[in-house]
Amino acid sequence: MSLPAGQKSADLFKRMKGFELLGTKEHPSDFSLIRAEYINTRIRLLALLFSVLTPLWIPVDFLILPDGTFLSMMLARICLSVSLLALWFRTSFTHSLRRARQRLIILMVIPSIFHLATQMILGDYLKDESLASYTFLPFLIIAIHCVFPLTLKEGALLAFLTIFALSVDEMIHGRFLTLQSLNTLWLLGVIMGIAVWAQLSQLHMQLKLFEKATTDSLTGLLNRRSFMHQAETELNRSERYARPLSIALLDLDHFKNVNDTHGHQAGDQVLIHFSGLLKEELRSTDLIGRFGGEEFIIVLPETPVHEAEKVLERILDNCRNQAVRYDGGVVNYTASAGLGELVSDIRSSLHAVDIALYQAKEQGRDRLQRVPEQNQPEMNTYNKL
Ligand SMILES: Nc1nc2c(ncn2[C@@H]2O[C@H](COP(=O)(O)OP(=O)(O)OP(=O)(O)O)[C@@H](O)[C@H]2O)c(=O)[nH]1
Repeated sequence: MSLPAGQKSADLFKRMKGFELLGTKEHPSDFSLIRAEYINTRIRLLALLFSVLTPLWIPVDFLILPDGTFLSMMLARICLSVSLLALWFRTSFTHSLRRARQRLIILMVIPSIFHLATQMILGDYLKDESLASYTFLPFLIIAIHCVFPLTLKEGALLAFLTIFALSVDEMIHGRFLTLQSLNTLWLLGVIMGIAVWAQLSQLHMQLKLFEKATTDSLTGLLNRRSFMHQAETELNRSERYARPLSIALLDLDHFKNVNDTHGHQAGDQVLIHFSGLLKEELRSTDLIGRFGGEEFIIVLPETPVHEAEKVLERILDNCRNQAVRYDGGVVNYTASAGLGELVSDIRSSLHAVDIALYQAKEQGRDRLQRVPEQNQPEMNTYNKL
């Protein structure tokens, strides 16, 4: 389900082309965690709401149902209410999409069983028009599907399971696929279609918001906040498995001159070009972020500094040799970089590569400066080995 950490740049969103609505394969793993939590919150709310509303109908049952039937209905309502309350109680906060999906199925199955029970309890009484409302529950269950942001696959599977559960009663009584049951199925199907549409619209909206919140609109790279969050995750992973992790800060040289000479839009093209170079040269598992105006940051998991150095030299070399064509003109540019190891504290590692970058600029720009051993913040587990 989840993608490699570095593949969460906005580049990803450009590749999507609608497939993100089909299944979760194209979803950034961070997005899936947020969606799981969102779905879970709604399950909790609905479970609590219906566990309270269901027993409130008991006085109405008392007034309109014969004694024996009333008692069975009351028992069914109490069972439904208690089951939903248990679901609410057990549905604690989750970051697992799989768990959220399981809970969603349970949320649909519990009232479907209640519906089956009520149809059996009420039996022939249901022919009485005044009890028509007791047959409406399937429509309510399906309408509830609208509140979840689901992919087409998830929505279709949930729809199938729900309609199947709701049809068990018809099957038991041999009414399945009769004209009357087909009529009901058709209506349920139409409402389900609308529900799936609502689910997809919600998912689409959430993906767009996630994209806007996590990426830089010009270059499509991770924005600073999102980058820091993912770098933290990478750092934890590297510490846990004692793996090397490199970090580099890159800055375009005399970028103000580019803007002043060729115009701001040409400057934008240079930024886009440089982002393209980074994406080309780095692995899909690397993190790339735009840190500020013409400043970029990268984290290279599983890469010791001497390996990262080769990659960065290649990037700076490409920069030097590839001109950007804009509006009939040609813009040449170079970049400088500070490189070091990402160790236990991101801020101090960042500070160290920032100083190295400053030194690269001081020494004439268009070059790479490694963080000297003595300036490197406290070693991580990998280096202690
Ligand atoms: N076109 C464009 N320019 C930007 C953007 N963000 C920041 N800038 C410009 O980047 C320039 C950065 O200038 P400085 O901080 O002086 O740095 P510099 O000219 O690159 O000089 P050195 O870093 O010392 O080599 C400023 O002129 C900003 O206006 C952007 O999104 N698009």
